[in-house]
Amino acid sequence: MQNGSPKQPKQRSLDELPKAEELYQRLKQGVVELIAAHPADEVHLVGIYSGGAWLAQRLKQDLAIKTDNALINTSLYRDDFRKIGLHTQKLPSSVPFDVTNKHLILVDDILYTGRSVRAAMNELFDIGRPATIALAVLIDRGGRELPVQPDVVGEVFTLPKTQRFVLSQDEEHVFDIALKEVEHD
Ligand SMILES: O=c1cc[nH]c(=O)[nH]1
Repeated sequence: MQNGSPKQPKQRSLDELPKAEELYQRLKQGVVELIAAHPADEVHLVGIYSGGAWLAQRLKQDLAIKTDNALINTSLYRDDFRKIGLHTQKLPSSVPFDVTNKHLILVDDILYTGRSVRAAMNELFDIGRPATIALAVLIDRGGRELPVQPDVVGEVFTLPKTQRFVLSQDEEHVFDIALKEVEHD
């Protein structure tokens, strides 16, 4: 049990930012180990739209993964979707295989409150019963509101509520991370 309200991490500056491609290499190494724990044809990557789906797509290509990826758009499954709105969410979920008895690796760019991960797992369990689900994220930024922890993480880099990471990808699928100042509730 913690006493009092948790202290907010200090404001971060642009020159402290981790390099997205270095984090991606660490994420990739961790995902290789997760995949090796199961028969390759029973493992699927599940990218959380949008940053997680980009990462999952690049992992599939770089690791020559033969099984299909799934894409989960968590907007309708999030408990706070009325607050965050639907405007940033475009593609519908797509799960082109039977998830039952499969080993799923959920991939996301930024792990924050844990609500997107919970929403993604709810959606997956609505359509079947996976054998296992692991979680691989590029950055864990702290600020958890649910008991969710990653199995693989590129880096733990805490941010205050007034800042967000924004992942982008260029035409060559190379990742970059920017910082955005936000108002928090
Ligand atoms: O910092 C954050 C937190 C959640 N999602 C993001 O894309 N960035």
